[in-house]
Amino acid sequence: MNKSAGKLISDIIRERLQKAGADFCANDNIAEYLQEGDLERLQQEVEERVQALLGSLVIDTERDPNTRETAHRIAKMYLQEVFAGRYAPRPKITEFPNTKNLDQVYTVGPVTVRSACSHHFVPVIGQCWIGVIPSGHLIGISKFSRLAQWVFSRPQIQEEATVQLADELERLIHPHGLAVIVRARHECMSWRGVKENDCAMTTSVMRGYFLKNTATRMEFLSLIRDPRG
Ligand SMILES: Nc1nc2c(ncn2[C@@H]2O[C@H](COP(=O)(O)OP(=O)(O)OP(=O)(O)O)[C@@H](O)[C@H]2O)c(=O)[nH]1
Repeated sequence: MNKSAGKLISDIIRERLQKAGADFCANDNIAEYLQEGDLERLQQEVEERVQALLGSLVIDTERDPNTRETAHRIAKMYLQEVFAGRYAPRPKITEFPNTKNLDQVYTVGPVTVRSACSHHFVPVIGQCWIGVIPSGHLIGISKFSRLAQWVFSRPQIQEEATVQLADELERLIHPHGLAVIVRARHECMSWRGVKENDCAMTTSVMRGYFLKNTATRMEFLSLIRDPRG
């Protein structure tokens, strides 16, 4: 096992988090507690653990060419792709001042969201719509998508992912109104378990004017309605 001074890198990072009193649940971002070179060492450690998992599943990774590199691929996929939102810092978001005092509703979507449920680690794939009534700050529209990708590429439950995205947006742009709707299919419900193929979950967070004012909320809902029906 890949160890430094007799310690696993995951133990070293966990100690830093515990010392700081920081949460490290599946959908928390821990980038602040990583130092240079940690991610490479963590990926190596995860690879070794996945290799042991394959061994416990009684898969002959030496003779089976299809699984020979699987532990490496899974470790890389978790740390650099599907769970990168736990380990990477928040994407850089450029803000612009709202010089013309825009105060009407605008919407962005559908933004594709990809995640994995924290219960089974199988995919959750769906779409997200965001509504904003700006105050003093604006951000470029691609940044809604970048922020959503960052929040969703962690083991998640959809309800918490929706709130996390709303919290990040609120911190960034302090809007007068914020609406986030996510509609996603959970493969833990289709690939396995109850095997419901056509069932989706919809979560919604309404804040500010969208929460207080029914007409504003209805305007958002009508704007995001797919014109194709
Ligand atoms: N609330 C919520 N539940 C989720 C989400 N993703 C997956 N789940 C559900 O979490 C539940 C976990 O239930 P458990 O009873 O612990 O697991 P299980 O025995 O595998 O359950 P089954 O899926 O019913 O076979 C399942 O009902 C999943 O469908 C999510 O984003 N939000």
